[in-house]
Amino acid sequence: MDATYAQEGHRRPLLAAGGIVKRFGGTLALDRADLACFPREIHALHGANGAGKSTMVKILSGIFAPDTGTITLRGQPVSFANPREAASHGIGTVFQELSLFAHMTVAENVMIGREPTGLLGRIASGKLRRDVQILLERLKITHLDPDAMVADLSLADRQLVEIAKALAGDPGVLILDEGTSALAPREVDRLFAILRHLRLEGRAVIFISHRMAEARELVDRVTIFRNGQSVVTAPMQDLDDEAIVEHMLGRRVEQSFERKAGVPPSVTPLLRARGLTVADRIKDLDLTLEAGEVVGLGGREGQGQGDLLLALFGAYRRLGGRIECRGQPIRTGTPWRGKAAGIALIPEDRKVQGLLQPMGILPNLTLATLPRFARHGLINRGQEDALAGNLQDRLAIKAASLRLPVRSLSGGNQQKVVLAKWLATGADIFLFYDPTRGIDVGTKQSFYRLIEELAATGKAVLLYSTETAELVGLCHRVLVMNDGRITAELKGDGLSEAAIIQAGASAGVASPERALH
Ligand SMILES: Nc1ncnc2c1ncn2[C@@H]1O[C@H](COP(=O)(O)OP(=O)(O)OP(=O)(O)O)[C@@H](O)[C@H]1O
Repeated sequence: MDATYAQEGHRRPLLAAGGIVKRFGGTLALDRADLACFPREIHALHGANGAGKSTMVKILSGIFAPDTGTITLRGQPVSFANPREAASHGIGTVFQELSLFAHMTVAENVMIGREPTGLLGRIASGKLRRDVQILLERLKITHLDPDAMVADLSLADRQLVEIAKALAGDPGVLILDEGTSALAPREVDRLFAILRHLRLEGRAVIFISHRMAEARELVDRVTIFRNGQSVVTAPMQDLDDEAIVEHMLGRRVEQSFERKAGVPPSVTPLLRARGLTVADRIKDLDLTLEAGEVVGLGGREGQGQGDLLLALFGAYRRLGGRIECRGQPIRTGTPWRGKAAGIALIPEDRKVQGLLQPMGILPNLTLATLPRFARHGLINRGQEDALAGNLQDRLAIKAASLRLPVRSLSGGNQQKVVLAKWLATGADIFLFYDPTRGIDVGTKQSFYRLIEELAATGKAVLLYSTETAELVGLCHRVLVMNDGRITAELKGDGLSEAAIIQAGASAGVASPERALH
């Protein structure tokens, strides 16, 4: 590795942005914001959804030019006309929106723009593959096949490919904008080991994550943005979580979960699945959801949790077993059947599956409920506006106007639109795939209360989360999945973060639900 970073002193920032202003139409995304990271430092950037973090990242990475303000690299003013220029100055970025080419291989994506060439300038594909293999081994991402197509990878694996791609450029500054949002604890640990190693080498890391606890153990200093301004920069140990949240939101937030009593089994549960089988992904699985119950899905990432949610929603044509809603068998086949049966799904890849990007925020919020306002082909705009306004308030969606395109929202606010859209459908059964990924702590609390409200009004929730604390806090019981099967059921005193992680690490008995019903 390059020794120049290790020789840098501590006094001069490696990369600094000063007085950055960036406006998008009527939105002031950054308002004289500052951010500086030093060599040998992991620097967290915190802020609520829409605070301006990604805008700063995009300015530091050459995607946007600031309206005013300066960027310096090792004390020298720089400006980047495009991401390639930023990369050539040693700035590697993992963006919040993944930017991989789905129909190219892992190796091709990792080395894009820096492919080794051989005779006549042709890409030396053997060397490219070997280089990526070596890089993945160095990063201990050994389960990824360099020849695998990105389209076939889970969201977490795609995130790992993005990280490998950023590191392939041997950056002096690595910026991770929500780079761990889809990763399960084991992968996060692996990534943190890599980041610590980069720090040891004298490099700098700028780290953005809405998982506050995760950042704490890793980070040296923290900068907090609020409404486009940098309100504080301090050593991490000087700020406890409460203080960070208060700086982020400008108010205190109660972070509490109530212990949940169990929901007794009934004769006709809201949802019952028996012998559910999807190719080699879901294996003869039984599951019951009672009215008023919040059931968690735990386990390592990629053990079939996402497939189970999709299967219950009716997204798979080839599905073995039976699903009953309120005692009635449902015919699976297309997603619309699941919806017709009163099932709402918040999917894994919300960008692709959850939003119509070119359209406005308002139609994205109301699309799933449109029949409610439409009569004889005409839409009652007043009712539609009222619902959208209500959803915006409930989930604190930060937007200058609901008429703006949904893609102009910050990442977290886009997530909230997907959540809001489905909450409004009046479904009875909610299937959530990592619903609070990318959502700030303030809104997470509102979302938790919404889940509790759903349960209190007799709905059922099946929730997969990569945050085990969330599973413990929100769920009546947690089913841990291993290799397409439920291998443990945790509830009451047996439900703890440690128990979930332990059960996820070791495959156990098959389908404990079968023994229970
Ligand atoms: N391309 C764009 N066009 C219009 N407005 C934008 C654009 N990009 C960002 N904004 C606005 O700028 C503000 C800051 O957004 P930004 O994405 O930087 O927030 P963030 O702190 O990264 O939020 P999150 O935690 O949700 O990712 C938001 O109000 C957002 O709607």
